[in-house]
Order: sequence, then structure tokens, then C-alpha cells
Amino acid sequence: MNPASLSLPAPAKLNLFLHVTGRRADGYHTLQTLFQFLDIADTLDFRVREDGQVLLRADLPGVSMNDNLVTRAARLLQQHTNTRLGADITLHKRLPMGGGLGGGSSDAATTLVGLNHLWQTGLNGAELAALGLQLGADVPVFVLGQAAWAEGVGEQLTPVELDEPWYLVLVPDCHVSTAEIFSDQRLTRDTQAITLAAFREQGGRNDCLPVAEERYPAIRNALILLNNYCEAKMTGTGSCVFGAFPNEREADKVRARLPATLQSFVAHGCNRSPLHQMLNKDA
Ligand SMILES: C[C@@](CO)(OP(=O)(O)O)[C@H](O)COP(=O)(O)OP(=O)(O)OC[C@H]1O[C@@H](n2ccc(N)nc2=O)[C@H](O)[C@@H]1O
Ligand SMILES: Nc1ncnc2c1ncn2[C@@H]1O[C@H](COP(=O)(O)OP(=O)(O)O)[C@@H](O)[C@H]1O
Repeated sequence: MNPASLSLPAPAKLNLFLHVTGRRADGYHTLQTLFQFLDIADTLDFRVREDGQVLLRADLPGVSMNDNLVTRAARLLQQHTNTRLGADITLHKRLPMGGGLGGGSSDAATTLVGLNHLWQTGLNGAELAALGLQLGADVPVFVLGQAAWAEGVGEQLTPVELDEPWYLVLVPDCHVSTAEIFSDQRLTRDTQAITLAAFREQGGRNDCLPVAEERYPAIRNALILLNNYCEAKMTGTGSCVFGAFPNEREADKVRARLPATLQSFVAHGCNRSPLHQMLNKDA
């Protein structure tokens, strides 16, 4: 029998590099990026309601229930499938907001995947990803649940197998809005497209970094600090800065040397999203 309730993770992502290759007529930027998941996540609890209402309990400063990507994802799935069911949803937020870790997009993806299961609405992964794209460019990769090479605005996804290092992630004390970075005049938008093979050989950079560190000294300081120990990178449009380590111990050792005032965490990189790991375990 189908369950009436579910509790599922909404993990973070990292952009291991991010090239901006152009701008479309609708203003969205074309990108090349590599997504990998982290084993740190928000948690979402879902319970089916028979009366069709979608009610969210979440404590997010500055985000109303109706604006929350969780509510918007649930209502979008409802409309698309004409289901008469609703849900009580509780969001336990752990991922920093505006940090380039994709928490909001991941919450939306977990809602689409979780409610599609609970409501038995029967959409396949491609249909859920297409719905998710209406909510944000990052949602499809969380629906897919596999580390991926991404093009287009992030929705053309090719699954990849990558090393799974441990990451030390610094969380500078600033909130970066994606739109603000993409609308900055100084952003370079003409990086030549590369292949995955070329990236594996030469690596890549984050084209949003010069703009983000110019606007936010806290990001620049975090990069300078982490560069003392490893190659420091920035995820997405910022603010979080990360470095890779061969094991948890090495990452923890560096973390212990950071100033106590700087928020940070250590997490394991994973090619399979913790959401999909959990769903497959229960299958
Ligand atoms: C840049 C990336 C890389 O992973 O990450 P974040 O740093 O936001 O996590 C994403 O593509 C972000 O995806 P997401 O956070 O879902 O962005 P959206 O809500 O779709 O877009 C917010 C705004 O950013 C701009 N935008 C976004 C994506 C894109 N490819 N080109 C853009 O120009 C648009 O102005 C858009 O209105
Ligand atoms: N469930 C949600 N979690 C986080 N942010 C959300 C959520 N719903 C809406 N938002 C809005 O989306 C913005 C971007 O959030 P987030 O995904 O955490 O950052 P980023 O795009 O940098 O990874 C937030 O500042 C907030 O205004």
C-alpha cells in the first residue's frame, strides 16, 4: 500500500566549475557547469491531506508560505496532474540560503519527487524535471539525482561519474542573489564552450567569482583564507567557498584552523543524490 506520509532529504549541490557562455534572448544565461551533491540536506516531512489544501510549516526569514519554492512546487504538481489531494509539509531548513548550494531548488525537487510518489500521480523523471525548470534552472539536476555535466541554462544534463572527495565548505556572512550577479555589467558572458574531456584535463573556473568577490569582501576573504590550504573555489553565484580533500580527517584538520567566527562545515561529495539513495533503499 502507498504510504500516507514520507520524510525525505533535500541535499545541497556544488558547482565544481561554472562557465557563462552566452545570453539568450529572454535574458537567461547559457552555462556550462558540473554538479555534484553533498551529503548535507534540508529535511521535508510530507503528509497527504484529503481536502486538497497545501499547507507548509517552515521558518524561513523573509520568505512567505506562498513564495516558498516548496509550496510553489506542490501547487504546480497539483495543477499539472489535477489531483484532488493536498499535503501538510514541514521544512526543516539546514542549508544556508543564498549560498549557491541550491537549497531552495533542492527543496522544490524533493517536493515534486515526494508528492508524485505520495499522490501516485505517476509522472516520470523527465516530466518532473520539466515542471521543476519552471521553478528554477537548478531544479532539474536535483530531480535527476545524478552528478551531471550541464549545459543550456542548467537543464541539459549528462550524468557523469566523478571522484567523491570530502569538501570543506565556508559560508561567508552574506546572502547573494543569483539575479544580482547575472545582471552585473562586469560579468563576462563569452567563455568558449569546452568538452567534459577538456575540463577533466585542464579544469575550469567560475566566471561569476570576480563579480561576487568584488561585491562581497566576505567572499574574497574566505577565498584568501582557504587558498592557504587547498585550491579554493566558489559554488554557483556564491557565496559559499569550498575545497576538496581526500578524506574527512584532512578536511576537519583545516576546518579546526579557521577562525571560529566563520561558519563552515565538512561534507562528503556524492554522485548519487541522498534523496535518490533513500528512495532506492526503500524501493
Ligand atoms: C547559477 C546557478 C548554478 O547552479 O546556481 P545558484 O548560485 O543560484 O545556486 C543556477 O543556474 C541558478 O539557478 P536558480 O538558482 O534555480 O536560478 P533561477 O531562480 O532560475 O534564476 C534567478 C535569476 O537569475 C538569472 N539567471 C539564472 C540562471 C541562468 N542560467 N541565467 C540567468 O540569467 C535570471 O535573472 C533569473 O531570473
Ligand atoms: N525553500 C526555500 N529554501 C531556500 N530559499 C528559498 C526557498 N523558497 C524560496 N526561497 C528563496 O530563494 C532564494 C535562493 O535560495 P537558495 O536556493 O538557498 O540559494 P542559492 O540559489 O544561492 O543556492 C532565497 O533567498 C529565498 O528568497
